Amino acid sequence: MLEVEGLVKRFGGFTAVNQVSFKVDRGEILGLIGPNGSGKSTIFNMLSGTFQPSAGSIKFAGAEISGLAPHRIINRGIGRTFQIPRPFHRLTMFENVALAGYFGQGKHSRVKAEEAAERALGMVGLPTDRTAAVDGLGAAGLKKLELAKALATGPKLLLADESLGGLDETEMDQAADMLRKIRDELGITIIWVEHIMGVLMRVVDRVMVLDHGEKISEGLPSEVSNDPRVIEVYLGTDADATQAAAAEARR
Ligand SMILES: Nc1ncnc2c1ncn2[C@@H]1O[C@H](COP(=O)(O)OP(=O)(O)OP(=O)(O)O)[C@@H](O)[C@H]1O
Repeated sequence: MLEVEGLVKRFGGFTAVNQVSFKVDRGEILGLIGPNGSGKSTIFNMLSGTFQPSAGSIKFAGAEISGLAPHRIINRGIGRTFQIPRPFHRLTMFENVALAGYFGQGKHSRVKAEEAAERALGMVGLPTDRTAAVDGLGAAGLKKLELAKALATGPKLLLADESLGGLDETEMDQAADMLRKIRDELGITIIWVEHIMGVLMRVVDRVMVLDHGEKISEGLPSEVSNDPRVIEVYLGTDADATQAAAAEARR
């Protein structure tokens, strides 16, 4: 579904992403992990059209999309969430999601956008009535709203920049289960950036690890969490708990 080849992003003389290649199969959940500043968001920004790659190719459903504008990429079926939700507070929840559907689906049909909003809000477990306000939503609710906005754009591939920090353990588990449900019930392929390894390893099919803009490891959760280089640059003292989560997921 997605084929990335030799992706590079330079900011002036600094190379944030260096010759990264990877593939994502239809229906897969790929975890994208690595230390702060390793290039995860920069890759998301290139996949979603926010940044133009300095070099490399991004093929989605067989077509080159590298360098296309963000709205064209959304219309082709790549949706994304942002780490920090920024909804329009003067609009209701329903209006926020319908607006995303209206522009994201590219058909500009109010009826279709409203239908998409209702489905997306229902999917993430938020009220589907048209009057519920955004204010009053806690951290977990705002993340659900962010997800509903992305779903309303009708993605085939979802780039989930989740950052579950700030949620309690039950909320984290629910958010992770939600991604799996989105894949299982809607058939949406997912790339998930997340720092909380115990939750991520339980849900993803495969993991790719970045360090200083380069891919240093890729494989099953059980393989990656036992990779000495990944333990050295990223997992550190979390290695044991991460390996346990990966082993549990395997069972
Ligand atoms: N617009 C920009 N201009 C200059 N440098 C940038 C820009 N965006 C990102 N960078 C740099 O590129 C590197 C990769 O950043 P990026 O945000 O992709 O890392 P990340 O892995 O997503 O980190 P985090 O886990 O903290 O979100 C960092 O050194 C960052 O400072």
